[in-house]
Amino acid sequence: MGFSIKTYNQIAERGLARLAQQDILCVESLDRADAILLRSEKLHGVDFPPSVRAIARAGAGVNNIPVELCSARGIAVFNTPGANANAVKELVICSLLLSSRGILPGIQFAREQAVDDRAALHALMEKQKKQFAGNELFGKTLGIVGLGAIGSMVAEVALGLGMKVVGYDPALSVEAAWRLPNQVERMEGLNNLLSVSDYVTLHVPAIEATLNLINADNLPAFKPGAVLVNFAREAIVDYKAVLNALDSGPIRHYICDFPEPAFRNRQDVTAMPHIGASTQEAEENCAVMAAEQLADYLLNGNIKNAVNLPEVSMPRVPNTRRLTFINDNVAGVLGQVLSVLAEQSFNVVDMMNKSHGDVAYNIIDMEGDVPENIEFLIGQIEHVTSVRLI
Ligand SMILES: NC(=O)C1=CN([C@@H]2O[C@H](COP(=O)(O)OP(=O)(O)OC[C@H]3O[C@@H](n4cnc5c(N)ncnc54)[C@H](O)[C@@H]3O)[C@@H](O)[C@H]2O)C=CC1
Ligand SMILES: O=C(O)C(=O)COP(=O)(O)O
Repeated sequence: MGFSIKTYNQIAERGLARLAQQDILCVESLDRADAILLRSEKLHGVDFPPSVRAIARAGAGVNNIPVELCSARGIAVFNTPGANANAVKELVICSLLLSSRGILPGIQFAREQAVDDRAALHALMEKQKKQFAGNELFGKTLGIVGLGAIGSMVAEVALGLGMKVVGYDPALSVEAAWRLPNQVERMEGLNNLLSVSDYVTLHVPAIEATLNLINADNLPAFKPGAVLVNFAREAIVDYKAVLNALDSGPIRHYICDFPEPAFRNRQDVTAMPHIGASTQEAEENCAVMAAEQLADYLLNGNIKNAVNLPEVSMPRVPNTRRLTFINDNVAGVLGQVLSVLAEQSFNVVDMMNKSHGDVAYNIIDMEGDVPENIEFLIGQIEHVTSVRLI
């Protein structure tokens, strides 16, 4: 029987085509779907039927998915690291410019002048343009909080624009550190970064440690006249504290991708409708990557870019059946599974076992006629949370 996937949100056609090429169906109902492919749809509170074995987020942030619950239920959760980073980077640079020059109010002013006489209109523009003067980015300091896929790309462009770049990322991976331009100055604490930056841009995931990362306690540490840019998530910034800091200092502008009713008609807040990743290129990159990862997991049990499972890939051996299972990472589970297989006289030709935190994942390739009830037998073993015979 083929696999089926329930999709949410606008998933780029190129990604959906990858699924069709592998005979994986996109379906309307979640009831019997094997997997979910989505963007920002919130899945907290959704009752996943037992058929669901994997969820792929065509994008970076997985805070819309109950990852812990998925791990406990043996559901793999994938994302697409870096696939939309360039789109966000471009909009962040645009935001630095929007907050530095009278671009938006200047355009608005020019658009609104109902003067038909060309010479009079030109004279009016020359007379009024002083209202829309600003500052250059060159020579200013950009503080980047979170130096992952997006943060490192923003750093590179900002350096190219002649900015000084300082960064803060206590969880920086070795791989991300290698990607980072070496002119980025590492700050030891968040407040140190805030106190020296003319612009602060946030590129961290929404996790417990980053909720209200920018708040009433550290907003006074910002440089007077600084700009805060948030293309990460709304929950990372206490927006009420930001509005207070805009009213009484020290910051002068907040640019974000997450509008709030309280932002309406404020000239010192520029809020976009969560369009950081909304380019054709990013949407296609994310959809293709998510679809390929999902298909490889469903068809072969291989795992790439899962946020709750280890990276595992094993070539298929002809004339074998593949058993995969997820278990709590406690001693003895693999031994019990192998005993069950030995009792049934199955010859194991290849296997792999890897763990990721509290969860372990296993692939076992076997020769011979493996009956479907092996899934049931293995599923009975304590601490096994999910079994598939592929
Ligand atoms: N507005 C939009 O459309 C988009 C928003 N995003 C948001 O941006 C976030 C970052 O995206 P990527 O750069 O692709 O992710 P990434 O995983 O490559 O980088 C995140 C970085 O944040 C760091 N980090 C974690 N906790 C931290 C803390 N407490 N303080 C400082 N740094 C910390 C990590 O070590 C990592 O280097 C996503 O999680 C998502 O929420 C991502 C893409 C599009
Ligand atoms: O990738 C992310 O984390 C994003 O926020 C992009 O969201 P979207 O796919 O545009 O709904």
